[in-house]
Amino acid sequence: MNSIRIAIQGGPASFHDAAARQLHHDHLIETVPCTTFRSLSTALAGGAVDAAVMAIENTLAGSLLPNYSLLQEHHLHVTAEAWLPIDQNLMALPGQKLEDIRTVLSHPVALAQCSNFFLQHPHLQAQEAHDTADSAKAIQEQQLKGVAAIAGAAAAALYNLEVLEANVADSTNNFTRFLLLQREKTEIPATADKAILLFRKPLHTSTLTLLLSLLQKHQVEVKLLQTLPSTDARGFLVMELEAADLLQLQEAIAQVKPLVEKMQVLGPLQKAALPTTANTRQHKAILPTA
Ligand SMILES: O=C(O)C(=O)C[C@]1(C(=O)O)C=C[C@@H](O)C=C1
Repeated sequence: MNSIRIAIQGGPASFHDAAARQLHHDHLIETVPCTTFRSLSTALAGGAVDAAVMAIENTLAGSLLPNYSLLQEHHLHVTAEAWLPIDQNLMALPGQKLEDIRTVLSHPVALAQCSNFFLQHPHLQAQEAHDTADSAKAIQEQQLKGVAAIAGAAAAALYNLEVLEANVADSTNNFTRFLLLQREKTEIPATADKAILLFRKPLHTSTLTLLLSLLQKHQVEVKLLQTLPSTDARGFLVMELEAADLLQLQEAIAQVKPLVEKMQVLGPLQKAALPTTANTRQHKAILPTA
């Protein structure tokens, strides 16, 4: 059986790697590392991979708004989503102590999840890197002393680093939502109950009020409404909608579509539930086979 090639942001043992394995648990997959969300999007749009997995929201760091713009720009389709527990650990070469460490490498979203840890340890200097796991890899490959990485336990195991401090995120309620992306539209699952809408900001706020009231009339919940980063003064809005079922969702979208310009509908897809239990355990990432 041929494996599915999935672009991820980061390398083996990154959280994207674990998310790709969770979203595609019934298939043989090969993850294709990318160093930025843009390169991940162009890899999928250009046909270099079969699918891609992209982080879109973290409970501690918030929405990754520029990623919605990448979906819009590259006309990508969202076919599934998953919430993953995120365990952040401080790791370094064996034998290193916390007081030996000066620099801490990690992905900016991971560093944002650990702001209290940096406040409590002012001698540590955070340094942004393109990935949590590749930060761990760099420490091992270059035998970096005085340098630690913040990454999942899977990265410590893969790169033989010692965890100096586990659970360094601001809360153990740390979860990231990942989207599964495809180049082409796929069949809508009968269980779909969620959609992501992107559309031009209406000229008049009354249009937005009308749109919201129509959604309420159809008992469709607005889970997110945000302005996307833009150089255009008017710009675009992103809206995430959830309904009881597909029919209710599609009827509501059909009603609001004529009210706005340039609407793109991502999905419909089945919403993933946010896990309710706190993330107190060590990360049980599915270790990459490569
Ligand atoms: O660096 C990684 O391991 C990633 O997969 C990136 C990423 C992100 O982009 O949000 C994924 C999940 C975590 O919330 C932190 C970082």
